[in-house]
Amino acid sequence: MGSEAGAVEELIARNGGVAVIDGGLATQLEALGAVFNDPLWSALCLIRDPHLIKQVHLQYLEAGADILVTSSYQATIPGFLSRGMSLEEGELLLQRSVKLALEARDSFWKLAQQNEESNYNCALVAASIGSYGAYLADGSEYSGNYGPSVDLEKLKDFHRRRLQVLVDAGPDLLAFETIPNKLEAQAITELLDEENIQIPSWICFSSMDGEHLSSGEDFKDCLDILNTSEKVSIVGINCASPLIVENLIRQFKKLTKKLLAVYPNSGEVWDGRAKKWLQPECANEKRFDLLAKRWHECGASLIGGCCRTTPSTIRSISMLLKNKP
Ligand SMILES: C[S+](C)CC[C@H](N)C(=O)O
Ligand SMILES: N[C@@H](CCS)C(=O)O
Ligand SMILES: [Zn+2]
Repeated sequence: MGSEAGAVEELIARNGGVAVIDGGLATQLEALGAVFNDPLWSALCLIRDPHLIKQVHLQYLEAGADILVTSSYQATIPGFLSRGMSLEEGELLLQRSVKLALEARDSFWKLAQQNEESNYNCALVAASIGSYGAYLADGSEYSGNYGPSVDLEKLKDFHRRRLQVLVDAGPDLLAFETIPNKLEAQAITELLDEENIQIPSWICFSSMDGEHLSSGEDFKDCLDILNTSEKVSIVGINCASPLIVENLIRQFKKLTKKLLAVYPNSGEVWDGRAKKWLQPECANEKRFDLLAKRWHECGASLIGGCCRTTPSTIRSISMLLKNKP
């Protein structure tokens, strides 16, 4: 049996053709005072400040997000083990990432239902699964350069246990994020089958040039693989510049019939060595929401923001695309 995107499709239909994804999680955690100049990046918060994660989820819900992405992007078992944690402790942290989002969703929805004038939807929770490059913490989720020792089996082994733990924690869907190369897309696609995953997944890619994956490979070859999988319901782009997204949507529309998700960053560029964002190109919130409208018109049905976007970005997208708060 395939992993049908029923709940996602219902949400999109109810909203007149769009679902709003939340914005940068790490970005907003930093805005609330978290500091993570660290190989675990935002996953540090799962250990140190889980209450902040819940607070950020609530802020995005209040801003109008229909889909929350969990705090597990750079939370990996090898990453936690390298900090001296046990396997059990690492798995508990992964479970915690889903639990925090589910709790925020449930409490927000309970209140929203009590307010007759509220226009909110019951949000879905997507468990974030960052690329192998995110775990490497060297910026390679924007290059796809994993080196010669990384093959298909190594990538499957890397993703397997986290995938199992996150699925068991009960999210509504899985969000593979910032995938930079075809090999990793293939590893994920095969793994979803091997593990017989029964919830829908999205696989979103990074791109630097608006034509190719970050690795320089063609999207056609990559989407040919994803199109064979019933487990992959949604494909798209995340954490790329908003200026290149429209072109990518047009390309994807020719290459796949799957639902399209786009949630670009602000246009700033990540310096993996210095661990900071450089050169704002398009930090204008108004511009981002107008671009989002174009993305919707071009065929994207799940739209949100990634790094350096904030609840205010999501509020403006939500208002413009859904014509309600
Ligand atoms: C989405 S990037 C900004 C996350 C951080 C990166 N994987 C690093 O650790 O450098
Ligand atoms: N879900 C992650 C994506 C980083 S590219 C975040 O928003 O922090
Ligand atoms: Zn990002």
